[in-house]
Amino acid sequence: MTSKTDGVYDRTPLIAGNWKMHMDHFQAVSLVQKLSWTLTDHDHDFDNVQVAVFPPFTDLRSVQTLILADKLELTYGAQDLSQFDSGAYTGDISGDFLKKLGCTYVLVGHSERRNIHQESDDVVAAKLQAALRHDLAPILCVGEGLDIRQAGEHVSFTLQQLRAALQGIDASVVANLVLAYEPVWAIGTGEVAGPADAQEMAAAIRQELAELYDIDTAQAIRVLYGGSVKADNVAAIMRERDIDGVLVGGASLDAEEFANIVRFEHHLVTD
Ligand SMILES: O=C[C@H](O)COP(=O)(O)O
Repeated sequence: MTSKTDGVYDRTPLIAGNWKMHMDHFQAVSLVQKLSWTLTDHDHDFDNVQVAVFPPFTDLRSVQTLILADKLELTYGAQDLSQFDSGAYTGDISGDFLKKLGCTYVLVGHSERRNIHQESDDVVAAKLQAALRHDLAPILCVGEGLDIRQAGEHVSFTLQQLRAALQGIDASVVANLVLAYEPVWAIGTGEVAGPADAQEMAAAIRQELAELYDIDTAQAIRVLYGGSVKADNVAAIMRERDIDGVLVGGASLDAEEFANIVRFEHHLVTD
């Protein structure tokens, strides 16, 4: 969500927790309840910093029911979707089904999908189109591996992934997109790209969006960083001007830790 006042863009931060293949639907309910209680105890303002969780598909109905019943301000999304809307695609999940489960967001092109499931740039592009077709806000993940980083080709590689995914995406819908820069070498490893590295890539992404679309579109789109984010490093990352949030893996499975990441502004004041 972005507003513009007197030429200044105000992008609402988004803190997203990707649970990956952790938490069954019983554990999901307990984690969402605990997260919500913790944030409520701290008077968290969800309009100021948005919070989204990404449980496994099998948890989504339970999470939806809890959020609706208790009128929680958390949002949620899925970790993947099919590029197809329906048909003989065993094991796949349609964006239509996710929309009916109340998902706001869907991750597209996460490196674990690209690397473990061999999702090509063309498949990622088709999934992005499917998400937009079903009125889901895609969080498009891009980022380089260690060999590419060491060769100094991380910016060109990541921008190429971005261009490939955005082929055929019209300016009228692209503002619904969220981008996540996740250097693969920093995922689940404890290695965090430095805030300056995250900023370098976020600025390059915004510049590329300005060239593909226009300045207003580029400034409206939120860019997240992901890779070993924790409560003790989030504030430094969030200080960077082109970073609008974080996509958190492991640390989102602990309600206290994730709530502390959500409350990064508190660390900004007290650091
Ligand atoms: O989707 C989240 C990212 O893959 C980061 O995971 P991580 O925080 O466990 O490094």
